[in-house]
Amino acid sequence: MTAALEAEGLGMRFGRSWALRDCSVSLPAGSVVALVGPNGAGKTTLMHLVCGLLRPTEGRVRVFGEDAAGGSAEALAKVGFVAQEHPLYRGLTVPELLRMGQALNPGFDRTLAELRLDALGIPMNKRAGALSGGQQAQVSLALAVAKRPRLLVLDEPLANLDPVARRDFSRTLMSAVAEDGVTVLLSSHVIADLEAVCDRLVVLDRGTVRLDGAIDDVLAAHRLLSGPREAAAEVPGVVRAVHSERHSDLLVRTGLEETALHPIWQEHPVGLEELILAYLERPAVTR
Ligand SMILES: Nc1ncnc2c1ncn2[C@@H]1O[C@H](COP(=O)(O)OP(=O)(O)OP(=O)(O)O)[C@@H](O)[C@H]1O
Repeated sequence: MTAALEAEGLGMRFGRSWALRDCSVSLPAGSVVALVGPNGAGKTTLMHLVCGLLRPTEGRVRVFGEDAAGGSAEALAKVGFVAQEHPLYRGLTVPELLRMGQALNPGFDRTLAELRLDALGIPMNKRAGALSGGQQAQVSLALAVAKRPRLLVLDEPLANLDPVARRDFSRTLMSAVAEDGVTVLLSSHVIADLEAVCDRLVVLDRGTVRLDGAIDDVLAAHRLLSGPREAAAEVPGVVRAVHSERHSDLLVRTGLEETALHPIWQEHPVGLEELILAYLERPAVTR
């Protein structure tokens, strides 16, 4: 089956620095993918490459089989993008924005957008610049979804939204996923928000992919081990180690059969936030 998004050896260099290097990921159609990483990790760069806003320095990226480089019409038609800070033409009212969306995108479903925005109580007569941050985010999402894209790329759409607006935005997103079967690539720094809606994870750090997979599989493949420090060096697959004088807490990448080799270690399942932080932290920590 064609992947929704396929990057092969993808790299982007600005001047002498690589914002993204050797990035290879394949995202199945229908997945909702969390793109996570610290500031400057390369998330926006990857998203801009996917949307054709940047041309890669090396490698390639395809959206449902179409080369996204340089924003080919075929690839662009398949992608909906909500940029960071969800920019809108501030002087236009919501109906004017919808008319513009319809004029620019063949197949734009204006009725769908109107119904969604009406259900959310968005004031249609106001100019976009006079709407609250949460309302602007909803309008941006409605415009992107009404294009009926096969891949929706959302760059930190929940930033600066209050908890109710975040929940409403996530609900609108999930109904688009359920009704339209759209594939979503979503970045955020708030893991709890991502955990509620995503089934797949890509962790980027300093321009490289640290972790990529279905969230359930990734969690099942990791364990927290707690035990004596003198035995810590023998444990394979350690992602993060926290040592005190006699004791070590280890986060390990391992199968169940391997952890059974270490009966002296107490095993606990790992949560998503802890797992991601472990991959983003530098190696062993001593307290
Ligand atoms: N147009 C550009 N010119 C030069 N350097 C850039 C440009 N865009 C991004 N970079 C650099 O590329 C790196 C990755 O930036 P990017 O915006 O992709 O990170 P990010 O993961 O989205 O960060 P954040 O979480 O802060 O939004 C950073 O070092 C950034 O300074």
